[in-house]
Formats: sequence, C-alpha cells, structure tokens
Amino acid sequence: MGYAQLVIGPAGSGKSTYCSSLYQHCETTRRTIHIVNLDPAAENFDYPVAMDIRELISLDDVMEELGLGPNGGLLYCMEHLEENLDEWLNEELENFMEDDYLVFDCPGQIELFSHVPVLKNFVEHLQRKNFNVCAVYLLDSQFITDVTKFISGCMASLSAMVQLELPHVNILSKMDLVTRKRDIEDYLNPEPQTLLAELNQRMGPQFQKLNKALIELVDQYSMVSFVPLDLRKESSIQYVLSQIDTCIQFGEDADVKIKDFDEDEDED
Ligand SMILES: Nc1nc2c(ncn2[C@@H]2O[C@H](COP(=O)(O)OP(=O)(O)OP(=O)(O)O)[C@@H](O)[C@H]2O)c(=O)[nH]1
Ligand SMILES: [Mg+2]
Repeated sequence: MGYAQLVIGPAGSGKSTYCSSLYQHCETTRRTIHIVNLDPAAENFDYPVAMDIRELISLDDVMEELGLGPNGGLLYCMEHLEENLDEWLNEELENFMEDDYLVFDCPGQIELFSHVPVLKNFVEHLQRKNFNVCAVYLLDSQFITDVTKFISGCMASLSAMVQLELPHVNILSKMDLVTRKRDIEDYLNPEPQTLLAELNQRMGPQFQKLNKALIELVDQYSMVSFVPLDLRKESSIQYVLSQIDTCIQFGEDADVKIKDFDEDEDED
C-alpha cells in the first residue's frame, strides 16, 4: 500500500512552497517523502523532484508547436498525461517502493479540478496501483478576510471535493501574513448561523434564500473546517501532516503492530 497527497488549490495559494516546507520538515524528522512535480509550467524547485511531468511533455514546446496560450497549453499537457498514465506513470512508479509516500505538487489552474476529468483519472489510476490518496486543498488566508470571500473559497474547494471524491483536507495557507488573527479565527470553525447572518448583512434582501441554501450546502459537506498553516512553525506543519496522515491511514499499520505486541505481552 502506497500513500499520496494531491496538493491542489488556486494559483499562487502556496502549493509548491508547502511541498518544499513539508519536504524539509520530513528531512528533519527523518521521515522519507517524495515530491512529484505535476506542473508542466514550473521552473524552479526548492525541493528535490522525484518525478517530473516535464520529462513527459514540455509546456514551451506545446505552446510553440500548437500555437496555444499558457492555460490552453497546460490543459493540453495534462490531457497528454492522462493519455500516458499506463505507460509513463506506471514506469515512473516502478522507481518507488510499495509503501512509499508521494506528494503531488499540482498546477493551480482551477479548470483542472472543476472542468476536466484529468485529475480524477489520475487519482483513480493511483488507487488502482494501491495508493491511499488524500486531496490537500490550499486556500490563501489573505483571501478570506470577509464572509463573501470565504464562501467563494469554500465553493472552489467543494467543486474539487465532489469531482475527486477523495478524503479532503482544507488548509489555510500563509498564516504568517495574517496580522489580525481574530479576523481569521472567525472562519476556522465558524457557526453556520453566524455565517448566514453575516452574509445576509452583506447582500441585498433578495438573496436571503440563496444565502441560506449556500450556507446549508457548505455546512452539510462539512466544508466549514480549515486547518491553519504557518510554515514558520514546525508544530504547525506537524499538525497539518498528522491530519492528512490520519485521512490516508498512514502509520496505522505501525500502531496495530504495537497493539498486537502489547496484547501478546498481557497474555504472557
Ligand atoms: N509569506 C508567505 N508567503 C508564501 C507562503 N507560501 C507561499 N508564499 C508565497 O506565495 C507565492 C506563491 O507561492 P507558490 O508556492 O509558488 O504557490 P503555488 O500554489 O505553487 O502557485 P502555482 O503553482 O503558480 O499555482 C510565492 O511568492 C511564495 O513565496 C507562506 O506560507 N507565507
Ligand atoms: Mg506551484
């Protein structure tokens, strides 16, 4: 059984930085993880790249040869990846051990997890290869300073959630930039009723029904829960990682072994 994080979220939300901090954290704690670059447009990396989509296809070539712009070019690259799952991905995965832990640094184009089935098929492929996969959705804390932005962030995350059908951890990134912690705390674990009241206050009276439906939706999908991430603090990275590990049942086998051992001892 392998383990995988699919790191997704809007452009610039901090995915690659998160991957590199996670890598450093795991080095310090003597844990092995492998970071995979799935962004054909990425150029510089702060982490050792264990596997790289750019070895399969280059965005520059695609844009030049097919006359596509950067976003169309990216979608083309990802569709090319989809077509080469059996060949390229299988071959690359052979470089890893059965219980390795992979972290996929994805591109930020929101189309990838709302419009096209590329990532869904990618995930299903990993699952067929016996990987436990978790979606890690990063949202920039700078963008949820009021209730309307918060709801729109939730909707984007929700669209990824229903598309990918994976265990899902929402992360509020760049907490070091938050100067007024109280503004954010209101949104880490907010009361649906409080959100609704705020939303009604912000929007005209004709939206009250819609607001109610939106908040109910967000509440029913248990979306209203974000884990704050402050990359300056090892404890914060550790906490986020432990939440994700729980989702993909990483380390549970080890726990079971310890338990079995204890029980044996009791019997003796
Ligand atoms: N202060 C601060 N800046 C951050 C943090 N994480 C990322 N950034 C900055 O935000 C910008 C975008 O970060 P990236 O990690 O490249 O974001 P990304 O989600 O990988 O972006 P794309 O791959 O283009 O979608 C960079 O300038 C980072 O230095 C953080 O935790 N704190
Ligand atoms: Mg990136």
